[in-house]
Amino acid sequence: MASIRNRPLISMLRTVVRPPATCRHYSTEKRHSRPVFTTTADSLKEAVRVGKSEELSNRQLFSRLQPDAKTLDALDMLQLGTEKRGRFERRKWFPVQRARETLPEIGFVGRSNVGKSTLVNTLCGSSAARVSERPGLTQQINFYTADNDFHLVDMPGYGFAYVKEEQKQAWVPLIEKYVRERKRLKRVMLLLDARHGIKANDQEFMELLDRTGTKYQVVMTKCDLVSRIDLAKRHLLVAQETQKSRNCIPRVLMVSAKHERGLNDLRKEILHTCGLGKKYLAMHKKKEVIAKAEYMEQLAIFKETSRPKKRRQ
Ligand SMILES: Nc1nc2c(ncn2[C@@H]2O[C@H](COP(=O)(O)OP(=O)(O)OP(=O)(O)O)[C@@H](O)[C@H]2O)c(=O)[nH]1
Ligand SMILES: [Mg+2]
Repeated sequence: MASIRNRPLISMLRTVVRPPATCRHYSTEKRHSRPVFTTTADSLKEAVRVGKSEELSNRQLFSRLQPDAKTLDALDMLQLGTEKRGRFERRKWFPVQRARETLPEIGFVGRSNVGKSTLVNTLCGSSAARVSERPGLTQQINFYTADNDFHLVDMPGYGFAYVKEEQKQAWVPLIEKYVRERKRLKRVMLLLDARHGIKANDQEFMELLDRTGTKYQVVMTKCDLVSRIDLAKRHLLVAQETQKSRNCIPRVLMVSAKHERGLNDLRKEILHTCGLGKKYLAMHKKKEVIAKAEYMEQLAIFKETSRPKKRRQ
């Protein structure tokens, strides 16, 4: 069942879980259709407070949204958004090590191509998980042992993918079975593309997580591809759309795996969830203080360089 591949710098556990022969096939019909989530359009109308008679498209409503100053400050601190930011350096957030069978697990799910494998790689400072521009590359449940203390679990995505329909159909029950039955699964990180927010299949998956009583947290990925202001608006909407869910952790995280931004918050959440908060926070406190000082320094440089130049008379 489990095979260990030796790579020059890391050793990695890659366990493949196959769908059971008798598994149910995924149906798009709404099961137990208790409406838990508001739609994006509803949330937008609620947030923008437009009159009932006004007919506006989602895009128009989105442009009218007013993000709060706190989120914008947080984005400045994290240096997220398409605006030019300082240099970024590669860090090893969790070294990937020898595997142990009894470790807690953190699952990464989301639509195909949302950046699950990239995020696992970035957190582990490795290139163990295969990444592609084409949706549908990850087709099995892969376990990566981080720091010898917990597993990061990379899963196939749902939604559009360049694979055969039958093959894609088998992934959802596979993920569903894993989420439903796995005792060591401590939390699911539900990844959303910051450019698109919550789509219909994300909502279906959230309903499944609610039904199975699985705790999950939303992480917005690819935050380097959206402007700071749109990111703050998207964050507001996603937080609003998920607040009615019983099992969703209210804090919506924002990351860029490409530019290694926002990963510290994600790392902290993962460690606390696995009950490793104290041990690691003591170890990484010094690193964090240094990282914060670096951020502040880079932010000051960014503000200095992005100040509008005075026109010559
Ligand atoms: N700009 C940017 N691109 C990213 C980021 N994270 C991932 N990508 C790109 O998104 C594409 C998909 O990444 P994957 O990690 O393979 O996505 P996945 O969710 O694992 O996809 P499947 O395995 O098909 O479900 C790749 O081309 C990545 O380089 C990010 O933070 N910023
Ligand atoms: Mg993948």
